[in-house]
Amino acid sequence: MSGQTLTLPSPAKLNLMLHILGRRDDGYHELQTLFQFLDYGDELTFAVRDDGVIKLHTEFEGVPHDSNLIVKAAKKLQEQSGCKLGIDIWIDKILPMGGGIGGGSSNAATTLLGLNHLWQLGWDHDRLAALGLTLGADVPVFVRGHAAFAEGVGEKLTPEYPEEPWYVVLVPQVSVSTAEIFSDPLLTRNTPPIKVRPVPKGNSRNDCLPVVARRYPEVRNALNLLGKFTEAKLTGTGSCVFGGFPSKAEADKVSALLTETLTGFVAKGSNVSMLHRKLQNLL
Ligand SMILES: C[C@@](CO)(OP(=O)(O)O)[C@H](O)COP(=O)(O)OP(=O)(O)OC[C@H]1O[C@@H](n2ccc(N)nc2=O)[C@H](O)[C@@H]1O
Ligand SMILES: Nc1ncnc2c1ncn2[C@@H]1O[C@H](COP(=O)(O)OP(=O)(O)O)[C@@H](O)[C@H]1O
Repeated sequence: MSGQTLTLPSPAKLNLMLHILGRRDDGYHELQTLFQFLDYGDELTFAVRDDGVIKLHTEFEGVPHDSNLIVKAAKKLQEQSGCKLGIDIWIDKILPMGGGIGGGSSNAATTLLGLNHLWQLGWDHDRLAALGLTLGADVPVFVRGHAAFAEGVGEKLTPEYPEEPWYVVLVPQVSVSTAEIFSDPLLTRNTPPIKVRPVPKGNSRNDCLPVVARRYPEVRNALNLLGKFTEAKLTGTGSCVFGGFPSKAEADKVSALLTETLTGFVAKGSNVSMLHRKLQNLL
C-alpha cells in the first residue's frame, strides 16, 4: 500500500444566508445558515507511507505545520482509527485564507475522506463528520458533500437544493477574524428562527454583514461595487463578497470589470461537492 497516491479537490463554500439566533452558555452562537459549494478550490495530493509519519510538504505562511488543519485532521484520524500507516501531503492552495469561503475546513474534510479511502478504514460519513466537528464547525458539511441548511453551530445539517447560479466572488485583501466579529457588541444576535424548509425567499440576509462592513472599508467597497450589478452578499464572517448571475458569460463580464481594481474569481455554485463527485468516480 505504501506509495499509493490520490489527488482530490477541496472546494470552497458560500453561506447563502446566515442568521444569528442567540448566544449559548459556552459563548458560541446559535446559527441558521445555508451552505452551498463552489466548483472552485484547492487540490490535495496524498501518498501513503508505511512508517506512520504524517508530513505536509507545502508550507503555509503564518500557519505552523502542526497547526495546519490538514495535519490536525490526519493525526486525529490516525489516532482514533489506530491506523499504523502514515501520509505525505501536498496542496495546491488557491483559496484565500480567512475569507469565509471555508478553505481550512474544506482541506480538513478532503484529508479525512482521502485518508479514509487510502488507509481503507471504512468509516461512514457520520463518523467522519463527528470527528470533523472537533476541528471546526464548517468541516461536517464538507464531509457530507451536499448543500445544506445548518443549525446549532453548523453541525445539524439538512440537505437543501438551492439554485446553482454562476457567482462572482470578490476577495478583499483583508483577513477577518471570526472571533472578533462574534464578540462585537453591535452584532445582531436575536433573529427569530426559520421554521419552514426550504428556506423561504427573502431570508438571504447575513447578520454579520453590518458589523464586518463597518469594521472593514475594503469589504464595504467590494459590496458597493458588486452591488451595482446584482445583490451583493457576504459569506460567513467575510471577507469575501459574492453575487449570483444566470450565466457564465454574465458573471465573466462583471468580473472582468471589477477585477481591474479588485481580486476575484468566477465559479459555479454546486449542490454536490466536486470532492464527492470525484470520490464517486473512484468507487
Ligand atoms: C460563522 C462561520 C460560518 O460558516 O464563519 P466562517 O468561518 O466561515 O467565516 C463558521 O460557522 C465559523 O465556524 P468556525 O470556523 O469553526 O469558527 P472559529 O473560527 O473556530 O470561531 C472563532 C470564534 O468565533 C466565535 N464563534 C464561532 C462560531 C459560532 N457559531 N459562534 C461563535 O461565537 C467563538 O468565539 C470562536 O472561538
Ligand atoms: N489548511 C488550511 N487552510 C487554510 N487555513 C488554515 C489551514 N489550516 C489552518 N488554517 C488557519 O485557519 C484560518 C481560517 O481559515 P479558512 O478556513 O481559510 O477561513 P474561513 O474560516 O474564514 O473560511 C486561517 O486564517 C489559518 O490561520
